[in-house]
Amino acid sequence: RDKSSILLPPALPGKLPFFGHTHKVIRNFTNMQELVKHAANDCAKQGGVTHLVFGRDLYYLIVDPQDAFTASNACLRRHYGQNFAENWMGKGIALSTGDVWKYHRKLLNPAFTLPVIHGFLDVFNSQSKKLADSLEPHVGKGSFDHCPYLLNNSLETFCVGTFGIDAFNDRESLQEYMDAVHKMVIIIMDRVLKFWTHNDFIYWLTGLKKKEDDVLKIIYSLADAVLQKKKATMANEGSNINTEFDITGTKYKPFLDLLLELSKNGALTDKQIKEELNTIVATGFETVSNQLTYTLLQLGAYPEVQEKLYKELLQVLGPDRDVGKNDVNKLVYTNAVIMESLRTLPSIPIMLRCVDNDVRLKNYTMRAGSCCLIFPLACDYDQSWGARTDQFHPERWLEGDFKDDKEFAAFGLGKRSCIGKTYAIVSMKVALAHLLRRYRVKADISKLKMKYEFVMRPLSGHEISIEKRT
Ligand code: HEM
Repeated sequence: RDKSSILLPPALPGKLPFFGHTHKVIRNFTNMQELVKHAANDCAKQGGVTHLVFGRDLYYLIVDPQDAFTASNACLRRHYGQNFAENWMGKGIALSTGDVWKYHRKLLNPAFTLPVIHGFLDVFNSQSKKLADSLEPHVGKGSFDHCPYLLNNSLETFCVGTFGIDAFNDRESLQEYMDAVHKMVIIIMDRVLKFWTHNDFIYWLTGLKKKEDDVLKIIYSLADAVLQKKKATMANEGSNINTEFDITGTKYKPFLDLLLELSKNGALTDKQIKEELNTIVATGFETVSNQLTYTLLQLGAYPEVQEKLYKELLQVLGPDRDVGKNDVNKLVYTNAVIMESLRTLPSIPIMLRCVDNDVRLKNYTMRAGSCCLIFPLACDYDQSWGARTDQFHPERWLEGDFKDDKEFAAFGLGKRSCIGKTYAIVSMKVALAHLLRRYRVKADISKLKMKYEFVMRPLSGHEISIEKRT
């Protein structure tokens, strides 16, 4: 069938003959969050599905919640732009596709369940206290940028949680790994934005490929060293993995051990294990830390919400007790605050997928060979979220009758949604529990500017000030 005979949804405003929307996207490369916001709003105004043409590619933009769900489940392959991270994450679950993805996802799911994540609670508690300590010099000193503190702490938590105590003990390699991860993120984003480097030969010519290779060597050598050491220990102690470690009286099983257990019968090769470990760090650390940056900012801007949260923390945990596994579900308002932050400022504002076969939506059919952009932000601004959807109002999560997980899109929708959702929510609860009992936060959210680089990064206006709670 002639693809062009399939009816297109309305075009996003600004389409030019021949150029499509390319000029619009290029003009906004450095201000992508505005483009994301406007595109989502225009799409909502035009009935929930629109189209955009960038270069030679046709994109469907989707904010309608039902169509977003259909598209998420029907289009499982990620957009080629995300493949620039492939040298880092390899064919780990975030980037693989087809049967490889299905097999790995099924294998890894058990490592992300609530009982397993409970095993990380002591790591979360000790890391959150460390984070609170690191902010202490800013008490009463006016506003400051809390993002780098959160980013570094989150990356460290991920390294410890992923690779284990050995990596944590070797501070130098850990720091080297963390620096390499930061550099890798910059290199990938640089390549995404400089479209002329998308061509492999030009990428190599510009010297960027060499830079990437050097950084990757560091990233993989740490993963390799830890894996080989763990395998040697296993060989000495028999095939059983008995690896619960103690840091500050802490018992936990790093993802490395969980993966080795899950692939006891050789289900994963060493290379695949390293790719999955790097995937966990790459996909997790910045999404969590940026989300926490926004949550603190929102709490600072909405003091009445902060006081309610503080009361719940005191009631459930008292003034300084750690969060235990029986507390996690009792922190109901804390949970509502996190969900509301994800609804209003999701750290992943777009899901980008390839349309491999024609996909029937409610009113249109997406053509095979095109791409689609699914917006969680606009889906969650849908009026069925109740009144004042543009306001930060955690109570909406407690007032019953709100949407279920199936339509809440901040962690993605359907089969390929976020595997780390439970990790993210529990770790953020613990961080808030320690930070908010120690400090009162103040902030002005009205000047917040962010940039879109697959994750939404705070650019300016996100500073907070802190005072010690007595
Ligand atoms: C607030 C924190 C987080 C947010 C907002 C978030 C959001 C998302 C979203 C929206 C997707 C789906 C993307 C798509 O459909 O194209 C996703 C996928 C994924 N996330 Fe998260 N995430 C968070 C934390 C984490 C954490 C902590 C981990 C790891 C421990 C993680 C690991 C992953 C992985 C591996 C995928 C790919 C899953 C697959 O393709 O099967 N995420 N995340």
